[in-house]
Amino acid sequence: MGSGGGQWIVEKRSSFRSEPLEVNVSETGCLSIVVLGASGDLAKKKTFPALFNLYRQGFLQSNEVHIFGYARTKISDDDLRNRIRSVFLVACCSIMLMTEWFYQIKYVSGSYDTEEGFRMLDKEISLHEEFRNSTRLFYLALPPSVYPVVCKMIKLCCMNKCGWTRIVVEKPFGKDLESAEKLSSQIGELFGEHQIYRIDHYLGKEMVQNLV
Ligand SMILES: NC(=O)C1=CN([C@@H]2O[C@H](COP(=O)(O)OP(=O)(O)OC[C@H]3O[C@@H](n4cnc5c(N)ncnc54)[C@H](OP(=O)(O)O)[C@@H]3O)[C@@H](O)[C@H]2O)C=CC1
Ligand SMILES: O=C1O[C@H](COP(=O)(O)O)[C@@H](O)[C@H](O)[C@H]1O
Repeated sequence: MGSGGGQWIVEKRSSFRSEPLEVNVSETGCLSIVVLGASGDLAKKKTFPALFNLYRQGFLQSNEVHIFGYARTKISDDDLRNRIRSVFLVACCSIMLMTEWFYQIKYVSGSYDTEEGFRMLDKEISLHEEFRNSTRLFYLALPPSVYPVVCKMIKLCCMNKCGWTRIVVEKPFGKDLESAEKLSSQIGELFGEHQIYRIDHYLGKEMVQNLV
């Protein structure tokens, strides 16, 4: 989007693949949310607490949603839960609700650039999926330098066989226009635009705080 003579012009980037939107996309059934880079700061301080808040408000039912963490650090499910527990305790959540939710989180350790870990992840996700009506959301809480290889591994090893697959990336989306365009085209070779969500949780923060 660019401005010209005071008017907004909407342009389609050359790197955006034009693909028909999925038809008959099921929004019911089982959703697997995978947080890649689960050992890191963004996952601990923002992503997991945001998912918990959705759970607390009834948007993520425990029988329909499964949450997975993935990163290279070799830790157990409980280690991951303990890492993020401190943030939750500060936020004064109900201990019972928190404990219940923590048990929904599973952790898989593996590298970002080889198939082995992603095959294990796929197997772990499949164990919790119903055969029909399952959907998969991959949230990349990772530096942008690894987005392309991670997207490649997801495409190779972790695509959903019977429902949609979506990719969420946080800012920074590259470091300038050129690197952002390059990232877009690398990810765009693997996924359609309708499968990619770019998030900047910080962009509107001050404005929203002023409103509430
Ligand atoms: N922290 C925040 O509040 C926010 C962060 N961001 C952005 O999100 C991204 C992640 O941030 P954050 O979680 O703070 O960063 P971290 O450094 O904590 O990275 C997250 C995880 O990614 C893996 N990792 C780190 N560096 C590399 C690397 N060079 N190559 C491969 N894997 C790596 C590590 O996991 P392991 O080694 O276990 O695989 C790490 O635990 C960054 O781009 C950051 O700028 C955006 C908004 C807010
Ligand atoms: O995106 C960002 O988020 C972190 C965390 O922000 P918070 O105010 O919501 O805790 C911030 O430290 C960083 O500067 C910003 O780029």
